[in-house]
Amino acid sequence: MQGIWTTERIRAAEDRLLAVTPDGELMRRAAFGLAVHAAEMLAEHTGSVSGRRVTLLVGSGNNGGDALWAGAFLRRRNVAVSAILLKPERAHGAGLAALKRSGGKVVSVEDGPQWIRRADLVLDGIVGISARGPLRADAAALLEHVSSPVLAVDLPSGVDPDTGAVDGPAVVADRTVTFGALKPVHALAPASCGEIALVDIGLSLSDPDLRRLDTADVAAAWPVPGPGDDKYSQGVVGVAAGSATYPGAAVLAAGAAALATSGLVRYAGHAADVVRGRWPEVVATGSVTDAGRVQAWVVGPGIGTGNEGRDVLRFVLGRGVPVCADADATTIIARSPDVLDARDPDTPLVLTPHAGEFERLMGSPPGADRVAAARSAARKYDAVVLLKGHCTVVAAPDGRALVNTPRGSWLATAGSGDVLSGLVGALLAAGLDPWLAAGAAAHVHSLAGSLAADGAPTSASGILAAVPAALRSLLSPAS
Ligand SMILES: NC(=O)C1=CN([C@@H]2O[C@H](COP(=O)(O)OP(=O)(O)OC[C@H]3O[C@@H](n4cnc5c(N)ncnc54)[C@H](OP(=O)(O)O)[C@@H]3O)[C@@H](O)[C@H]2O)[C@@H](O)CC1
Ligand SMILES: Nc1ncnc2c1ncn2[C@@H]1O[C@H](COP(=O)(O)OP(=O)(O)O)[C@@H](O)[C@H]1O
Ligand SMILES: [K+]
Repeated sequence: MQGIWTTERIRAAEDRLLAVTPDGELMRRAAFGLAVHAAEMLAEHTGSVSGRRVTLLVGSGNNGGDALWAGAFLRRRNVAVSAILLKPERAHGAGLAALKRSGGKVVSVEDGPQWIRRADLVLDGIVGISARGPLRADAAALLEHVSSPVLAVDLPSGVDPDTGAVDGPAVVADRTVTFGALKPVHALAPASCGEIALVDIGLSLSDPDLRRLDTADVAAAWPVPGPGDDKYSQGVVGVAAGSATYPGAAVLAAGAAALATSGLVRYAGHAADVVRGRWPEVVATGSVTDAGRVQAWVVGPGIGTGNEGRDVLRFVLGRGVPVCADADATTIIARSPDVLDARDPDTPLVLTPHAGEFERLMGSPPGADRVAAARSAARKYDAVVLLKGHCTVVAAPDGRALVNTPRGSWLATAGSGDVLSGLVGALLAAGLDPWLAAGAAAHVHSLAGSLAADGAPTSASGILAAVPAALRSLLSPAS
């Protein structure tokens, strides 16, 4: 599991390390790593390093200091370095002196655009972890001239370090080189960061504020049947979804449950015939009341928000097994919170709202800080909340939070969420911790989405069909 720390925690860890490290040492470690990456990018994009041109955008803090020192290191490889100082009187003293000693050129903000336009690579050292609010106008104006590859120092300037929110002009980097540890921006703003590289500067951190599951975590958590298993022992999942008019949600959610784990899926609802026709292995009945025993329920996609949907939701919440409440079920909960009275407080509940459903549940949209939003919904409903979006955030009532960073945006297609809820339900039935179940399902969902799309639009059916390939790549990776 990858750890991610807020800027407040990073700053505290840096202060502890600074106190026992010779002056300037940490910045030089950071800058040396930056220079290595800058040279690598020059070689990748132009075929050479020596004689190439790098322009530094230098703000008034240590982020600018990193860029200036990196410029000095690049001079040793005969790179032509120019530095645009946004606040010359506040530029990092030692970094500026080093750049000048190395033969780097200092140019004014007024002359900046031409140096940006002729650069082979731009280093963004405008702001780092102490950035506050939107980029100031002088910095924003310089960005309009950038057309060459960009390496962001620590984080792309203009993107909020702790939420990944972009409010106004901001750097879009090809690569972001960060120091010591990942910050929330790196998980929450993948499109602004580009490729992310972590340079070790010796920071010591534990107990992350936020996490990201890596492939190995998901593979280790995913249920694999053993010799003693049968179709019941792995957890039976029940799916209460779809309607006679809208059977698609039922087909997608039940199909995802059937493909996610081995074992048995039961379906209950008005789309039983359609589900049976598409998935003969699913045991389908017309009503939740005669569905038989299950170890977890997925409820909501396409059930409608009327009285019947409410009765179905109340019924499954009262079964004493984990429930993934998705789509219409989240709307019913928002409108009639008393349905939750049917729930045994000790049985896990996973809510999977998109932004609109979140607003119904919480009375206001998620806002810029999506991690805080998911955490507060998790506390309010005493449930694991999986907040959908480009980056999916999963928060537990005890405060644990993880982010699933997507591979592109191909999942933004109708019915994609129905596939996700089937995956979550299958993992709940298998007995996974609900926070891990939601996170692992989101991981496999986005992996299946990128395999299905492979660079071109796909559909929810395509994502569903790619679930086995996604799982195969996790569980039996080619050696
Ligand atoms: N500490 C360490 O051990 C190490 C730290 N390291 C590096 O230091 C970085 C953090 O440096 P930092 O704390 O000096 O602040 P940083 O983010 O460069 O600049 C903030 C300054 O910018 C300004 N400003 C603020 N908002 C703005 C806006 N919206 N638009 C425009 N300008 C804005 C504001 O200054 P003002 O102009 O208001 O005086 C503010 O003071 C960190 O990200 C990493 O790169 C590495 O070397 C490893 C060792
Ligand atoms: N821009 C995006 N990038 C990546 N994933 C996205 C994006 N937009 C939506 N998604 C994902 O697609 C799925 C959409 O689910 P949902 O909104 O419930 O759609 P539907 O109701 O049509 O199934 C969610 O898993 C969500 O996280
Ligand atoms: K930066």
